[in-house]
Amino acid sequence: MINADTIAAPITPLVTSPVITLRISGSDALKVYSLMEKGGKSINISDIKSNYVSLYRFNIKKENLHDDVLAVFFKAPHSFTGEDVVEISFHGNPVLVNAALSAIYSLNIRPAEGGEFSKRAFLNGKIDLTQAESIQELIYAKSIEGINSAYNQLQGSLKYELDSIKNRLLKMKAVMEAKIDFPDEDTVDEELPVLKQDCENILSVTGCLISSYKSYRNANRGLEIVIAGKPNVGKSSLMNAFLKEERAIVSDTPGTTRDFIKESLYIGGIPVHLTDTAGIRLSDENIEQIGIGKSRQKIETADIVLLLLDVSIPLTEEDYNILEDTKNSNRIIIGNKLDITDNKSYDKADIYISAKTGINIDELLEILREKTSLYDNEIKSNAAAITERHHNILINIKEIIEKINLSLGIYPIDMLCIDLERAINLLSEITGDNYTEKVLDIVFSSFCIGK
Ligand SMILES: Nc1nc2c(c(=O)[nH]1)N(C=O)[C@@H](CNc1ccc(C(=O)N[C@@H](CCC(=O)O)C(=O)O)cc1)CN2
Ligand SMILES: Nc1nc2c(ncn2[C@@H]2O[C@H](COP(=O)(O)OP(=O)(O)OP(=O)(O)O)[C@@H](O)[C@H]2O)c(=O)[nH]1
Ligand SMILES: [Mg+2]
Repeated sequence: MINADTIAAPITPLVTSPVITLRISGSDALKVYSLMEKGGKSINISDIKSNYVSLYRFNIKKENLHDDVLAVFFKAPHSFTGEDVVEISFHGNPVLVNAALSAIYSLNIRPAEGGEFSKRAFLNGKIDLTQAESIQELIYAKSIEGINSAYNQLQGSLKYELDSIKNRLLKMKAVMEAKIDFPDEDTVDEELPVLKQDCENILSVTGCLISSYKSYRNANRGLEIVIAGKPNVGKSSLMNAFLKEERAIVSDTPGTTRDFIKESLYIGGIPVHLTDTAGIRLSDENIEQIGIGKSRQKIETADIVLLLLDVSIPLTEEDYNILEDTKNSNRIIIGNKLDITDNKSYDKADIYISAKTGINIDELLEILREKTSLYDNEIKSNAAAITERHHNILINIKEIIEKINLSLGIYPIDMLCIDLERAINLLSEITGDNYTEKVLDIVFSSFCIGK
């Protein structure tokens, strides 16, 4: 265990609330009992049993303030951080708790930095880096699936998967090293297909983990859905129909929407960020052109494009241009204004609706639900790459293994061994088996105080 300062911070928001809890972690944590009494008597530290909650009176001498608190002691190494930990719950008055914190700081205990408790849990071997990151993900997850997936990583499923890849790489390395040490033995040709098979297996697992990132991200942070189409086809009307309120301005003047409008809703349990864009057309007007430029950008980065056509009138070149521009997007082609036409001007749409009267809006939502549930199902598999850090390192590993796979039998085995070593080190970087201060900074700097 590392020998470090004793630190303290609120682990609940420091705002007016029923209860505010402080956490103190480190070898001097028990000192805080000197600020408390029970039944009018000061507390003998040797009487404190770990893992038992007890009621005390907390005294802040300087301000002559008192509070009845619940406190619990976790004895090292059996605590969240692996150090001695005391948690104290006060009545939720921030002024009171700030005064209590000052009293605690006067005991040679200092304020904890953001993420410092989790960092200590990592440094003391309580959790690996993927588990530390999953705590952050768990807190911010925006869907049931996202929470589930983050919890799975907290339980160690990603760590487990990465460890198993690492073990396979280490075995491959042993085989290759034997080859280098005993080059005369003619087992090369026997080993080659086995090594290749190992590469294939590892590539398949890393491929799954890499694609799990996008699904996880979508389930957790949400899908970007963009409503696109030329002016006046009814994009803002469709936005309003989804939201069931008059959110976006609707008018029969083409070019009404200038800037994009974004709202979030849930479709089939997945958070969806819906954007209404400025209608795309050739325009000499500066402000409208800026809006149109933004629309094009939004379309390019969207997870799903809802391409709207006004099928009550003949399509124009502008419609055909947008159809062409979005042909590689994950799109739904929607024929709008079904209420005022019997004679649709386009017969290849995925669905026909009326944004104005609500015809087939539920059916459109059903199509969207099917599309979003695809993402939903993908993250049911347990291990997932949940941060951009995991994702980028895994891509790196996959490239290295691909290279090794192609080079086996062609390049000298000692060269491939060096690549293999790099892949193994990268895996250790994800879990934190090998870490640098820089990696720890990347992981823990986004954590809030108290985590
Ligand atoms: N009050 C409180 N609630 C909390 C936390 C906390 O730290 N304090 N947590 C923090 O984020 C989460 C729970 N996570 C925790 C994980 C491990 C240990 C812990 O003490 N582990 C010891 C003992 C295990 C045992 O008794 O079975 C250990 O691993 O050795 C505590 C909380 C959510 N709720
Ligand atoms: N009859 C009928 N009219 C509709 C329908 N949807 C939209 N409209 C009308 O079409 C006109 C344009 O609608 P908007 O929703 O503002 O169209 P938009 O695509 O957002 O237009 P811009 O913002 O200019 O790009 C308005 O007069 C709407 O009332 C529909 O399903 N049926
Ligand atoms: Mg509009």
